Amino acid sequence: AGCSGGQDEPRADAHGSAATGSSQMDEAGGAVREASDAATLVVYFSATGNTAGIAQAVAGQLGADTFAIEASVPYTDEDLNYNDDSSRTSQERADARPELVQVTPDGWDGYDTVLVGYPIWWGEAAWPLRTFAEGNSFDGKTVVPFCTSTSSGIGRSGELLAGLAGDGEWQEGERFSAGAFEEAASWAAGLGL
Ligand SMILES: Cc1cc2nc3c(=O)[nH]c(=O)nc-3n(C[C@H](O)[C@H](O)[C@H](O)COP(=O)(O)O)c2cc1C
Repeated sequence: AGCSGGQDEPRADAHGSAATGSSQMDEAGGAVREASDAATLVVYFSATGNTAGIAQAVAGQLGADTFAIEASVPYTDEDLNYNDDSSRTSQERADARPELVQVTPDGWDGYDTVLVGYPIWWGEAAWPLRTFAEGNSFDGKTVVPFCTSTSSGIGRSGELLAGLAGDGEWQEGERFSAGAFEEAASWAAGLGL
């Protein structure tokens, strides 16, 4: 919660008389968070839009910022053909770390809670998440995975990412069907963030 998003409820202010809890602007006009603010970021990768939709529902519920992980070479429909052993996703399956447009979200150090969303590919987090997990420090952050899939559960996908990350307090995650926006929002509301 904080000044990063849409929740404008008044709240107790521990800093004394004049402050309102709203954000200030720095010289460049960017928002400056108060040190006490607990900022939340929803990071997601989505090849065909399902995870993006769920991520927006989650972020809207939490008043959180969002960051889209993007592969430098976007995945085409052909790339995503899991019935073709020679497709890109098939060939990358074992151990690829696809290059990302931007590995570290803007303002990363300022977020103490990060929700990480991805599609399930063969029971695991989509490959760009490997690059993301290995390429960032999660030290001091609470990390909550979520995913979309046709039918598979989240399985060990979050634990595998936690292993690649090497740090951070990774929580148990949740799996959603495409379009399950209300379910995702109520899950987010129940996280106690
Ligand atoms: C390469 C590939 C592998 C997939 N493997 C699984 C799977 O193992 N289990 C499953 O339920 N869905 C699987 N799916 C379906 C996706 O998880 C599902 O469509 C997801 O919602 C896509 O999210 P997106 O639109 O954000 O990319 C797979 C899709 C692709 C492209």
